[in-house]
Amino acid sequence: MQEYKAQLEQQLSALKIAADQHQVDSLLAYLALLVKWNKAYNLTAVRDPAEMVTRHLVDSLSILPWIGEGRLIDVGSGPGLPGIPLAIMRPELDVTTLDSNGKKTRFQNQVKLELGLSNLDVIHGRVEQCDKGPYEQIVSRAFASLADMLNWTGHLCSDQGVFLAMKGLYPEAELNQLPPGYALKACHRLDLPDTDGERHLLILGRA
Ligand SMILES: C[S@@+](CC[C@H](N)C(=O)[O-])C[C@H]1O[C@@H](n2cnc3c(N)ncnc32)[C@H](O)[C@@H]1O
Repeated sequence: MQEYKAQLEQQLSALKIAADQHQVDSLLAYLALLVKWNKAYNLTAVRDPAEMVTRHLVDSLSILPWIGEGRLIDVGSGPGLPGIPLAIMRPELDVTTLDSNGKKTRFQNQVKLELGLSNLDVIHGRVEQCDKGPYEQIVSRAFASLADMLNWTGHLCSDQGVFLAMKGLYPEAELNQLPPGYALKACHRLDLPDTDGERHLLILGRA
């Protein structure tokens, strides 16, 4: 995957994200496993490795500036997005990824093993039934409506914890249907290199 190294470094640098050599190598090793396993297990509809760099690795890391210190869980993580790239870039942070699809969590466990990600915990199960936590940061990408996300994950969130939802277009209608007791704290437009279409990060918490 060395042929994608320059693209990855360029796009991270455009986002002002500093990655050391070990982190770049780990991101490329994750990309190689994703490409390999995707052929047999259909983990993502994105098949082209160059597109995976932009739409999966760099997109996942575009929220890095808003990731804090407390325990983090990525719900509906699929093949580990954004949780695995975040765990690679923040080795001191406890990162949990959770998905109900067994072949996706098996893939994630293989990545954990091959990359030696000791800060990553992979859970196979439905988020509504998860009794781990509390977590200070609950992250999701392409997972559910904001209302469903809050209803399904509220029990996992510490009192001062935040929900970070990665969305495409600004989800005005979803924001009008938040469950009682929750409020939007901040919204950031994510400016990704080499992509069209809008990306937003919504940060929600208890009102
Ligand atoms: C569209 S995929 C997104 C995967 C990944 N976050 C990404 O951005 O590529 C949604 C994922 O959520 C998982 N999922 C859906 N409902 C779930 C639930 N209630 N509990 C846990 N995982 C769930 C699915 O198995 C699927 O892998």
